[in-house]
Amino acid sequence: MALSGAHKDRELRIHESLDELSTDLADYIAELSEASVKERGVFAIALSGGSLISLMGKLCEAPYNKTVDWARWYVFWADERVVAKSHADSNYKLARDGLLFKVPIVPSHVHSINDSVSAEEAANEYEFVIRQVVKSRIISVSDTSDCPKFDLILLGMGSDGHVASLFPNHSALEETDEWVTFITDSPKPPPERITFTLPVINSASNVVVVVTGDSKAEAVHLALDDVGPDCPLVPARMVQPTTGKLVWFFDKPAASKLDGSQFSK
Ligand SMILES: O=C1O[C@H](COP(=O)(O)O)[C@@H](O)[C@H](O)[C@H]1O
Repeated sequence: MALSGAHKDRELRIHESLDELSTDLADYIAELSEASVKERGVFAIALSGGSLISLMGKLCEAPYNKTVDWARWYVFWADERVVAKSHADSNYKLARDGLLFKVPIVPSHVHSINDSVSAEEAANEYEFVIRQVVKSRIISVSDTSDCPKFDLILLGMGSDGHVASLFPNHSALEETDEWVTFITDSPKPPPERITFTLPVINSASNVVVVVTGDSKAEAVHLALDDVGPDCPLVPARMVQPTTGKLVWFFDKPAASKLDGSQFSK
């Protein structure tokens, strides 16, 4: 790893290459899975879409494909595009083709949205599904709110600073009553999406944000550095787990505009 630093309840890991990042990410997810299975017997993980899935690809290779206890994984999505599961824009399809089909995850443990209803219905149904899984204790409950406490929520970040499908200046950022909400006006296509709300993201035991590429460097700076109140508030800055651990994984271009004073070699 090129640089790492812990600052303000978060850890930042900056990697020399995408290959190094992918290995570190696979190691970290495997460690969290092992710890959670040891403690609770299960691992409740929420995925995102985008570049994250290919960066998780090493989990499908040795040693992880054999050492991870895949049968104990319960898989959810932090956000999903309201399109058919066979559509190229589907986050489910991306994860299915890039990860879930390549490892022995139990199909009934994979909880994707209903793709044949409206965005609003899909969000309501998905929240209902999560509530049932919480009742069965496969997902824990937060100690500080009524929210589900996922063992791990994995997020990417767009160059506008969006995480999951929480976009800058969107009213969905203020949603505190629902666990899952919907939008029909996403600035990034496709327009109809469902997304975990901030209280759910911030109730997780672990949140990982994975960001690569220089097009995201400015948003990384706005999300993490001590910028003034006149700077735009990017959604990624609002990812602040209440008691859970937050780790950011970067390649060097994505971290190139970060204030370097918080790192050590
Ligand atoms: O639209 C989305 O974008 C973000 C970021 O994607 P990336 O390809 O720039 O990494 C992703 O995390 C989110 O799940 C997805 O729906």
